[in-house]
Amino acid sequence: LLFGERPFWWIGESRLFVNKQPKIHQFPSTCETGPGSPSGHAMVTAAVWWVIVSSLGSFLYSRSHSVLLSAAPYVLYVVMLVAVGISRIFILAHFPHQVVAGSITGFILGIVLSCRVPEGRPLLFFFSLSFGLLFGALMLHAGLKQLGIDLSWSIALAKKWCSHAEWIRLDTAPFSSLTRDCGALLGLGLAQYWKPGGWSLPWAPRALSMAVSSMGLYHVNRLPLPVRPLGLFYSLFFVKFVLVPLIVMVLVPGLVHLLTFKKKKD
Ligand SMILES: O=P(O)(O)OC[C@H]1O[C@@H](O)[C@H](O)[C@@H](O)[C@@H]1O
Repeated sequence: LLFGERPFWWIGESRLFVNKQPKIHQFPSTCETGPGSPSGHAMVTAAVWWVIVSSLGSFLYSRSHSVLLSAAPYVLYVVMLVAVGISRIFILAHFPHQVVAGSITGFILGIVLSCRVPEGRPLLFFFSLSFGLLFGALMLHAGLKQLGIDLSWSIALAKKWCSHAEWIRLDTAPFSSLTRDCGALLGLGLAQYWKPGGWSLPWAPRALSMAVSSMGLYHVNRLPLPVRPLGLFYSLFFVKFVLVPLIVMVLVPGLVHLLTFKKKKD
C-alpha cells in the first residue's frame, strides 16, 4: 500500500535520462516484482535478527557481566543491516530511504513481536488468522481494483524493465509473500496442535534436529512449482509453507527423539 518505485524501473519510467542513459547493471535478484517501499529484505533481517541478537546479548551479559562482550551481537546486527541495505541499493532493487524505512520497521517489529509469541492458542486462532488475512487481502485487492487502483501495478513495470525475462520470479510477487505468511501461520497452528509445546530435546539431538531441518528446508525451498495456472501456483506455494513449521517443529525433532530414545533403550 506504500507503493514505492524501484530504481531498476524508475530510471526508465521517470524519463529523466532519455538523452543520457546512465550505465547500469542488473543482477538476477534485481527484478523484484513488488513495490519498493519499505524494503522487505531489510525489514525481515532487522526483525528476525533482533530476536536472536537481543537474546544472545542478554545471555552473554548474564554469563560474563561484560558490557563490551554483550554489545558484540548488537554491533554485528548493525553491520549486517548496513550490508543488506547496501546490497539492495547496489543491485538497483531499492532507493536508500526504502532500506532505512525497512530496517526501522523491522527493528520495531522485532521488539514488538518477540514479546508476543502466540503460545497456547487453539488451532482455530491460527486457522482464522491465516484465512482471514488471505481473504481480507483478496477483498481489498478486488475492492481497490473496482476503484481503479491496481495493486499489481509493479509487476507490469518489473516485466517491462527487467533486462532478462527469466529473472522475473513469481515468488517475489506481493501475493506470494502473503500466501507464504498465511501458509506458515497455519503450519504453526498445526504444529502446536499436533505437538503442543514441541519436543524437548537435550542439546546434541537438538543440534542434530536443527541441522537436519536446515537441509530439509533447503530442499523444500528449491522445490520447483508450476507457474501456470496462477491459482495452482499460489495454492502449492501456500501448502509448501504450511509444511515448513511442521518439518521444523514436529517431523524432524520427532524423528530425532525416536532415534535417540530407541538408542538409549538398546
Ligand atoms: O523489498 P525487497 O527488499 O526487494 O524484498 C522483497 C521480498 O520481501 C520479503 O519480505 C518477501 O517475503 C519476499 O517475497 C519479497 O521478494
